[in-house]
Amino acid sequence: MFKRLPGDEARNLVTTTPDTAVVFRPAVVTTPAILTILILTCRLVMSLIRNAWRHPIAMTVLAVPSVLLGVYGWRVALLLSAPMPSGFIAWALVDRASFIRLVGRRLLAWWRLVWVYRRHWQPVMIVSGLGRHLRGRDYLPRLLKVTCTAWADQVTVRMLDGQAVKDWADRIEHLAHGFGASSCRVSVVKAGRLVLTFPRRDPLATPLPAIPIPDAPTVGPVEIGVQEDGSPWLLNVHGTHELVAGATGAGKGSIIWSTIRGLLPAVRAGLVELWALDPKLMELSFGRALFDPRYAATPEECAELLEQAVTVMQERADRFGGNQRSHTPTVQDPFVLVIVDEVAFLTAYQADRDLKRRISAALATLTTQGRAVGLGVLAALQDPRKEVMNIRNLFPDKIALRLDESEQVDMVLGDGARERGALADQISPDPLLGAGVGYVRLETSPEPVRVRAAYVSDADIHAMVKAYAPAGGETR
Ligand SMILES: Nc1ncnc2c1ncn2[C@@H]1O[C@H](COP(=O)(O)OP(=O)(O)OP(=O)(O)O)[C@@H](O)[C@H]1O
Repeated sequence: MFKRLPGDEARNLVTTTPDTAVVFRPAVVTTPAILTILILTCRLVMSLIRNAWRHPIAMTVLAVPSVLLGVYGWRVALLLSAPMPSGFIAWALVDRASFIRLVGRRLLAWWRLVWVYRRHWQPVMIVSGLGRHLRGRDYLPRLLKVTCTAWADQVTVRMLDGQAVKDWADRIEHLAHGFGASSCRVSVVKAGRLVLTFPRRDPLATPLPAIPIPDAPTVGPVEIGVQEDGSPWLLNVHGTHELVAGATGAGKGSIIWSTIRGLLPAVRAGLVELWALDPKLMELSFGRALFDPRYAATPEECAELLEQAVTVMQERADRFGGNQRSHTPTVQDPFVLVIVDEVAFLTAYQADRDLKRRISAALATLTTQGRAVGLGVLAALQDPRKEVMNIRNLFPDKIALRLDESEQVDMVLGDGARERGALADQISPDPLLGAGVGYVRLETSPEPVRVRAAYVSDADIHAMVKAYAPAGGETR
């Protein structure tokens, strides 16, 4: 496309006469007017055919009144066309949801296409470096279509030949600011084709109350909150391990407590056991009675409890070996969820070397061998650096809440997560707006999903303890 033509060699010529430029005058070929008119007419007809093919309903709505006006005059056109807008108004009043889905969002998408994306496409592409301006011509990625969901615009784009997804992922800030959005996420549809997601509003801006405790015992997936698209955020706990990373006040507690809440009926049914390690003596101690007698706070107690979990794991592995390859929770062999709040207290910040070694070894054993025999670990930590948490890669599922630094995002969610839009370092520190908001990367997709956990208040925990603690225990 950008091949150098022989005529370009003229650029390399220099004049030997001082102060005199070498000037070449291109030959001007005058196009006959009839040819220009023919070309323009062909283009008009082609665009009418293309629009009729792409938007048959919109074109019919426009064409019918025009034809009526031309053939029968304005009175008949008005009389016959009036039922249409009245029908739309009646539809909007009677069934607003279907009207918005089928008509409203399409109109909005068309408006956003024309007013926002097409209007700014050329400058944004050139300035961001995604398009090229070469010898008076623009080579731009193609804007294929815009669709609107309840909260975001999804813009389908065909990349220029030779571009990579990374070229776009590196420029999400240019794109977001260029099109007046707060952020931009890039996902691949197929070779050469991308979808850019630009939020119009933040559907996670208001805190969610605690999710009701399920009626029936379930070992998961547990409903923790909502995803950005409004669907429930379900977290797998059985058959995996989860690491929740977030700065202080990011809302790690809401994920821990929402998980516990969702598992309580299964705990009562004997299908799940919750083992709690609470070295900070803050978060889990509030509902301590729910875990009795498997609650540990001091580092010694924590090491012992973890080693007990390893013993259960090894006993099950011996029993299951050769008979079954996966675990189904039963009353005899319940699913054991080991919950660790601020795991770094037990590993990186632990002064006693022997305890540190015992705890690290037990955690590594559980996370490498526990899931097949029904033991899972849910660990929370503030600082995801490797020096602090050297076994973070042993957790298959990771959740990044608000983080202090942009480099920490990929440490938690894996390489390239931030480039693809997991801006966990830009989550608001205001608890009302940002606590419990985070990004998860599901095992099945490389695209980070933005989520918000429901807030389990002290009163909710108090009620949970009252209703579900073995001895109807009291909170501290
Ligand atoms: N999901 C949520 N929705 C709204 N607000 C929340 C949510 N989770 C927590 N908060 C608010 O943010 C505050 C801090 O939350 P939390 O203690 O869970 O954070 P944390 O990440 O555990 O912090 P730390 O590591 O310091 O213990 C809470 O007191 C609460 O007011």
